[in-house]
Amino acid sequence: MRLRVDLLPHGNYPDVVVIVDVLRATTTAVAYLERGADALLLTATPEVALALRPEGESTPYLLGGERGGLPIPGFDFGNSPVEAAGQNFTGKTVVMNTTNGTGAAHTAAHSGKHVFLAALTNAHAAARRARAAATEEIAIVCAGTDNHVGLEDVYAAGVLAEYLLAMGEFSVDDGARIALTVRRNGGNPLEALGSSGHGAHLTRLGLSEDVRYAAGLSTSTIVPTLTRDDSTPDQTLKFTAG
Ligand SMILES: O=C(O)[C@H](CS(=O)(=O)O)OP(=O)(O)O
Ligand SMILES: [Mg+2]
Repeated sequence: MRLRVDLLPHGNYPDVVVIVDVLRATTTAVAYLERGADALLLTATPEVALALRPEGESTPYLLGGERGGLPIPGFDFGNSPVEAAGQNFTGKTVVMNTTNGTGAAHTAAHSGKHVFLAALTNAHAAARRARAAATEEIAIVCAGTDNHVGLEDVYAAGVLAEYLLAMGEFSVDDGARIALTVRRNGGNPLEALGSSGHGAHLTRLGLSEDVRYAAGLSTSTIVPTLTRDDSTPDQTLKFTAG
């Protein structure tokens, strides 16, 4: 079994793909499902999200997402796991569009057989699901920030790699070796996230509680899982709780 870590999304994934965007899309996705959402629809663009809810029409959709870290006009929520964790989404489908994480999921879905969303908050459960589904390769894919490597994602990839290596034999690539080194030398999760460029950016925006929330290690057993069915709207990916 191969274990690969892509420090940025590259595509060409033959088997299992685990998308990591700790700050904040995948952490927030886990929180929506944890708080009862039926499903998440990750859209290709904000416009696709807005079109799912034409003005004056009643739909089961709530919209969450950001640009520049701040809520998108016309959306109900930003991209905040703390905001998500304070709501009840029972009976709702949350439509998400974010700068990095939702695009990474679309890249993964082009080829991956099984696609999961992982954060620090669900790391152990995500590693277990990935191991159970994989037949040849697990690719942990860091979303990064605006096509630049993000320390927070590489650290979380190292946490996932540690869990996986404790579950069995893998041949690992240099991306996995880098992630493991970052994990082993990066301090505790809050120190690692707090020292990342994006963690500092969110703190400057007054969103340090999101950084603290995202540093919670394996606090959830929910694993957002790509669910391919005919009812999924065009240019969206449906994730349900696994
Ligand atoms: O909301 C976030 O944390 C980022 C957006 S930005 O880098 O602050 O513009 O989005 P994500 O897709 O969750 O990385
Ligand atoms: Mg991010």
